[in-house]
Amino acid sequence: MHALEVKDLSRSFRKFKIGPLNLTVEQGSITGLVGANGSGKTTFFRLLMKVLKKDSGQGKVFGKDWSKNEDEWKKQVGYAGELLSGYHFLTIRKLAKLISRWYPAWDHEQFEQLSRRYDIDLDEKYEKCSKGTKKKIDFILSLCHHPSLLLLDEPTAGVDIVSRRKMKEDILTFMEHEEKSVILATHTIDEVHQLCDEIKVLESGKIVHSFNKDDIYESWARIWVSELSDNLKHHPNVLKLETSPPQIVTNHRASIEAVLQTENLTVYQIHRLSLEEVLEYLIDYKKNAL
Ligand SMILES: Nc1ncnc2c1ncn2[C@@H]1O[C@H](COP(=O)(O)OP(=O)(O)OP(=O)(O)O)[C@@H](O)[C@H]1O
Repeated sequence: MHALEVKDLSRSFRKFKIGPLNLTVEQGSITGLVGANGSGKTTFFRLLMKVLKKDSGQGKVFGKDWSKNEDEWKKQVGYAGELLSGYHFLTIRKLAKLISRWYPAWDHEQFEQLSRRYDIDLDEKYEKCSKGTKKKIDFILSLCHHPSLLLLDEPTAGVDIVSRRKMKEDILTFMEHEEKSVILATHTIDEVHQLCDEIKVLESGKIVHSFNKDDIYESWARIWVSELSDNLKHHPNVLKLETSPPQIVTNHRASIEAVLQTENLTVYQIHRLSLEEVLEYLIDYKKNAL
């Protein structure tokens, strides 16, 4: 059973369309959602949580039909986003009390413990807290009903270095139970590097790339060659060509090496691309495309 299955999820606004999105999230995995500002990451979470209405699409959360059983599957999901926008005048303590009524599994002890760990003043009103503190509170509140799927929308944006480290630790602790899953929208490369198993790249509301992080190191490379043959120039796995000196960027090293061998072309150098280079390349794909 998947943690999440989404089929043809879409929503159009006047100037932006998200979807149709199709994706599955395996239990026991962390999926990183990356993409330029405005590519649709937050909108995706809002559609999933039904903060926004979809135009079309279906899905399942832990096998349960997403359009039905809402009360049931929402108990299995923790969303660190903006669900409580109408209640920001409350203190953190009252906010937690309110949320705890919705979740039978609410863990008050964990809430107290995490609040101490992140140095949260429970008697402060949410709306009075700093940007980073709000992020920490959202994170804590998303965890305390013991969800199985955690949706984290840039959880560390504006968060101090120490709390950022603690959040990463807490995400990994959350993942210690095999059936848990996370979708993490982030602009931070070391979070993708340290936390994510799968990566999905969003561009203009569409998932344009989807891959396993470890595959990147095997498949992506910059190769310096003696000549740019026609076969190389038109190969679907050659994503970029440079002429001086002749070199290519590929997302499938093995198939390019086969072409090079068949055509008897000399390889001068091969460099694996780092995760950062690959993501930068994918996120900026249109601009880089020849
Ligand atoms: N309710 C809405 N009405 C009109 N447009 C909307 C609405 N909600 C989202 N959008 C549009 O959807 C697009 C994607 O925004 P979204 O916040 O999902 O991007 P993002 O990838 O999360 O960006 P960032 O990385 O900056 O957080 C934007 O162009 C935004 O204007």
